[in-house]
Amino acid sequence: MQVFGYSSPRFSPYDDDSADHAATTDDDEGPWRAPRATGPLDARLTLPGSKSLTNRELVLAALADGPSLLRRPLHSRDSALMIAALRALGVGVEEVPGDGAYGPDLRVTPAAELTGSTSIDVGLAGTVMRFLPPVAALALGPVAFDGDDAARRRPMRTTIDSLRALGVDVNDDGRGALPFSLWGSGAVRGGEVAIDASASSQFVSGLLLAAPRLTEGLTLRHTGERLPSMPHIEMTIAALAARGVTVSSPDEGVWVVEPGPIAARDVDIEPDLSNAAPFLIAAVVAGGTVAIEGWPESTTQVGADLIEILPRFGATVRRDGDALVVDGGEGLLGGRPMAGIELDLSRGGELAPALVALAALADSPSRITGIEHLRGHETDRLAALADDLTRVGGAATELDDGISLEPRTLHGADWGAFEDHRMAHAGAIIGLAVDGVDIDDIRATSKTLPEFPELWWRLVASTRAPGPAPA
Ligand SMILES: O=C(O)C1=C[C@@H](OP(=O)(O)O)[C@@H](O)[C@H](O)C1
Ligand SMILES: C=C(OP(=O)(O)O)C(=O)O
Repeated sequence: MQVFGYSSPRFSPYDDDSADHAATTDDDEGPWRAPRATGPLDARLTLPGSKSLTNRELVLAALADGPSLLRRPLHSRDSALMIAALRALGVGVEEVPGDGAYGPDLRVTPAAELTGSTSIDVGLAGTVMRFLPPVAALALGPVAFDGDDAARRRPMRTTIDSLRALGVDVNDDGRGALPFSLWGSGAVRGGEVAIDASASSQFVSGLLLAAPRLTEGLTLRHTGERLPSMPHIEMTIAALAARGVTVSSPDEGVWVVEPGPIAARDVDIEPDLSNAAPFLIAAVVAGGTVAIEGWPESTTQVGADLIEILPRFGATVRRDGDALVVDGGEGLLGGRPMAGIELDLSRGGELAPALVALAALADSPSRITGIEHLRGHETDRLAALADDLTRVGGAATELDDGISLEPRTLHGADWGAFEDHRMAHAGAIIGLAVDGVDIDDIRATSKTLPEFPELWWRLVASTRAPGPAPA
């Protein structure tokens, strides 16, 4: 193995009050020093709800034939943006007490008629910018869409063109990006539409979620060369099925939805398994175990792919009751060799930043491919990863469809979050193994996991002394 090994801690997580630290982090605009792991971990964590499930269920509940309750939903920037947007369209979203550790449940009451004459801030949320335009097209009146500067760089042409093809009046400046507006007439004809969803599966999901409410339903055909993030499309289809809507797929890349009601339904939101990635990866780096509670027996979340991926980095994965446990043994820092990996992540691009960070700590080269569409995520993730890893002394090269890594001895440096929650997670992973990694904007994690700094400190504070695990 190349570098690291446990060194004397710069701080003791036990001496430090991690809750206070989280509070200071929140108040502090400055860089966030990623805590170094000081021994094998022994962490057991409960994580907040899935972004992808929460924002799908919010949309489906808003379009349903009666009120729905979302139990243990995510409360983060992306879900707050979705809630604000639905409220702007006349949907009732009310917080009600629940048993979740991370905030109230949500009762969603559909509007008798969706109301337009409003504007929607999508922030930087792909789920809001791609799922809501088809919903807004069902409203009466104009709806303007805009978001963060970084959101204006994300691909939107497929949403704009597909709505036009379905008979919706859309005004944009021709760049295929935010901002744009549409003029809802209270109904959308629907019918057949061909789209290129190579840049994002969310173009497919957005149309499918609203499809049962289109007058003629929808036959959607993907014509592009590749289709990333298939599990997210399957998640959309499963969420519709649970509400009584059948999506048939007569051919690969073709989906058919008949017009009809979307059933009201109370739904439990699973913990976010993609946000589990950095925590589980921490066990591979630091050694010891990390358990994530409430890990579903079966799920449509692509984070479940970690069960197959992490053993390829030498970890063992097991269930313990309702928890998933990743055991990193003595860990990379305890001296366990860790080889690099060849990995096609086209199914789960959102896992890429954390897995690239892990691969950057390996003692042989890696190639992570199938992720060209990551250039249109919160930031150009391939460029951002190459940039940050180079700054900490790594050797990372952008490929057309991914990134290649050579083993190097890493050192501390500033780590850019690029407004991207998962880039911040990646920096925290490197910081477990390397002194002095300063993440410039840890608040980027509030997009999907505002509790990240606090949970990460709890994770690192779970360190037990090196050596065999206690029986
Ligand atoms: O539908 C969803 O909830 C998502 C789909 C994926 O988008 P892309 O297909 O654009 O990668 C994923 O990366 C994103 O984090 C969430
Ligand atoms: C790509 C992501 O987000 P979004 O939903 O904004 O596309 C992500 O969370 O990795």
